Amino acid sequence: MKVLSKKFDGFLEHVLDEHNARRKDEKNYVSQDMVDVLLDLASDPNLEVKLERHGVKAFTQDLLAGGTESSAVTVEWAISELLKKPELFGKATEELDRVIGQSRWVTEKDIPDLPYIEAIVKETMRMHPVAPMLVPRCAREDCKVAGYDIQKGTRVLVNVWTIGRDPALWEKPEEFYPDRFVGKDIDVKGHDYELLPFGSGRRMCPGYSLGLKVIQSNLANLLHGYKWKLPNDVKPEELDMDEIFGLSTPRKIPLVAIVEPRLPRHLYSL
Ligand code: HEM
Repeated sequence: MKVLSKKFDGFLEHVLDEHNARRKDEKNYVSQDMVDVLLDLASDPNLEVKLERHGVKAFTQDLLAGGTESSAVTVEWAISELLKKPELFGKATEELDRVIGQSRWVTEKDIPDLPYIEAIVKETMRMHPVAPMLVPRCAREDCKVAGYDIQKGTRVLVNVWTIGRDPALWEKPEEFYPDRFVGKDIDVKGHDYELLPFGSGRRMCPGYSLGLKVIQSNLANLLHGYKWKLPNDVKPEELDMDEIFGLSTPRKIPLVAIVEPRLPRHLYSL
């Protein structure tokens, strides 16, 4: 852990030095990214809560750690679930061909016109929340929840994994069935308590909007641009769906799949 922390710190020091050099050297400097914005704040003497260099590094590390693995893991689960139910690829590509056509890639602006892709993402987050028990809470006062007495100071975990598979809330909860969300208002923004992949309340994920866009547009492009299948000898029902619990909840065995392009060749060249 210490070795890793040192390595990461070396990288962050380099990122900050690089950004500071540009701030100093460029005549008409304008901030271009999040590190620039944080360094601008750190150099503001009037800030009520002073931001120091180590704070800028911590923020940057948080954004990298929180914003990369979570999205990648969700996309990998979505493709895994689809490979187990290959008939759903057809529904997704029908929508993509109708809305986007075959002559271009999907952009962020297209997402509101792709309700089936959105439904696949919600269904994936219902069954595979990245943080299955969110971040631990602490009861600030004695209270009663569902008839249980919770003492002030108790550490409380909200098990969103179990809520997402509760038969009292979901019909056939073990089935991956994106259509359950089509035409429904239920969202992942922390108001519908049966679906809380980003948590809820004041400590809800601050990156949820970015995270959602990254997942939706990456998944949409992976489905639009490629035909997916399992390697020859693996049947959909044999695909292992074990997960491992850690900082996030990825597949225990990384997914292996075969892809073939489904758009005109020139779209794949840089
Ligand atoms: C698929 C994408 C993501 C998922 C599923 C996800 C999920 C979560 C969850 C469940 C929490 C805990 C919320 C709670 O306990 O109520 C959290 C916290 C957090 N997330 Fe995300 N996240 C995602 C993307 C991102 C992105 C893109 C960023 C930043 C760029 C980010 C940064 C953070 C940070 C900094 C926290 C801690 C907030 C705090 O403790 O106050 N996350 N995230």
